[in-house]
Amino acid sequence: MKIGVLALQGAVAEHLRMLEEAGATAVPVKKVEELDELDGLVLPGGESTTISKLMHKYGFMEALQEFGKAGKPIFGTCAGAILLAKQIEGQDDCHLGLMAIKVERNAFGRQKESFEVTMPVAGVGADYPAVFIRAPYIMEVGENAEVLAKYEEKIVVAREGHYLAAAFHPELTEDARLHKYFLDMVKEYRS
Ligand SMILES: NC(=O)CC[C@H](N)C(=O)O
Repeated sequence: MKIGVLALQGAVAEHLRMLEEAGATAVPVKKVEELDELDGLVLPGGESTTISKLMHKYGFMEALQEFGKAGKPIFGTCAGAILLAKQIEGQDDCHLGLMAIKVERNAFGRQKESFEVTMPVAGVGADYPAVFIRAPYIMEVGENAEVLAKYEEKIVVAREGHYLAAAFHPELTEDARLHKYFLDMVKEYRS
């Protein structure tokens, strides 16, 4: 199974390491042609506006919309979840607009810019360590989406078919279970 990590900006190396640990072959993706050989893709955390600009510049907007619409699984983490969302609070436009979620950026307030908590994530475990860094939260999910985790009543992990979004950074711990969950999704959609 070959999984790419979009490598324009953000936490790329850490995702590659976790994907390998979860059992995949993981490669950084810098050119659209590299998408052809992938079974799934991770959109990493970073700064969504910066990543979005680079996506436009290198032709990834259309290429990733096709990738997603062809049924290839995509996992967006933190800024990556913002890139996947169909709606962003306070903005008229979105980026990829593939997943039926509405997100609010920087939603946990200044005093809690970054923090780590242990929380249950459905299908993953009761004690998942989640690292939040200027994280968004998911305000609403579409009718076909499932909520997998909430923190302080806010949705922080959701899945809609072959799309998975997490508000936190699953690549910044030693726990590869959420990456493993994504690989199981990829297997399901590949067969
Ligand atoms: N750690 C992150 O990915 C932060 C996301 C960032 N605040 C954004 O809005 O894009």
